[in-house]
Amino acid sequence: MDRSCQGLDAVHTIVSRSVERRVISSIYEKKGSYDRSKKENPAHNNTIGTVSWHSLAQIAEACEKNGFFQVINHGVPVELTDRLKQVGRKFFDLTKDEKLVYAGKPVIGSEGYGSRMVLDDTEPKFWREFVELHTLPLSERHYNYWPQQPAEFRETVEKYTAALLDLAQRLLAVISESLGLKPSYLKEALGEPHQNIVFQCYPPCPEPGKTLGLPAHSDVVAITILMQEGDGLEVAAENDTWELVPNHPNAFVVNLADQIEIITNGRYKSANHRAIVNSDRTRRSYVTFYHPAKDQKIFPAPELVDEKVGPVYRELFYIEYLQALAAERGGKRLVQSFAIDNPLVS
Ligand SMILES: O=C(O)CCC(=O)C(=O)O
Ligand SMILES: [Fe+2]
Repeated sequence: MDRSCQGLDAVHTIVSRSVERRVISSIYEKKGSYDRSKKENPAHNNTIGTVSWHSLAQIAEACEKNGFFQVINHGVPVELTDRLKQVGRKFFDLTKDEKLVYAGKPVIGSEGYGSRMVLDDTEPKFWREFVELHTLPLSERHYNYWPQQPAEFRETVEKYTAALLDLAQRLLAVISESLGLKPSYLKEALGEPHQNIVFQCYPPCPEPGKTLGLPAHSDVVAITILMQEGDGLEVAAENDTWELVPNHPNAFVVNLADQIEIITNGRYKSANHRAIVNSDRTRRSYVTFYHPAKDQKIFPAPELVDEKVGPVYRELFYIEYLQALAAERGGKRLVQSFAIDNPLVS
């Protein structure tokens, strides 16, 4: 494979659905992993459009390495992504009092506006303002937290998150295929989609070395799609180092989260990542999370459980995971609390 297309530098080209439809490949019938030696095969059709074998191999490789990759030609119109950035910017530009009208409660799963700026020795470190909104299921849209300024905020967020739901499901289909599973596998395994969006705003910081925009974490959800304005997202790399995720205009950063790590029995990763800050400019990011339903049972796909090694994670209801998140983490990755004590896995 072309080395320049690996890891975080890769902008994997997933062409839009307008591309001419081609014959559906028989890959779905085949169990086991996606056969990388077939990367010269003709492109085939699936729900994200036409994805070449080569792109599927790239996606599999990125997902096995750290679960981060970027997509371009994703089919979400640039007018819509620009409008979302614009309403986000206009909201954060309001006065503190105007923003505090939408303030949420400081608990996990809360919604609304919040801000935390830590420059002293307090942990965890934060240097950010944010607005968090639940968008799916519809019954969890609490419009009292949705900014009414700017006036076009609500309509824009509704359109954007609908487009991102569609993109997330197309990505889930491609990721399923990259595992040799039927395209609907991950979507079905996650059940009724739950979605939220977080507008993150990291103002310039006088002492950027002393804090972080957002401390290191892996996302607890299934899949996260992030649009960033400016560099600042870093992903954990080897030897306790951090690798900057390059900011590509019009690309989405996709990162696999803990529930996909469990369903793939640890084959695809949910990597730790964090946001750093800088002293001279405001950075914003727009993060859309796709969760399973709270009562959804999550378990390793039988097709991906090695007969000899067995399952790496135990079965759980997503609500248990959220409850564990609310409790003490004890320094290890949360997903490890759901690992099976399996002597065959290092
Ligand atoms: O702002 C960023 O680049 C990171 C955001 C993030 O990781 C999150 O919201 O979970
Ligand atoms: Fe995150």
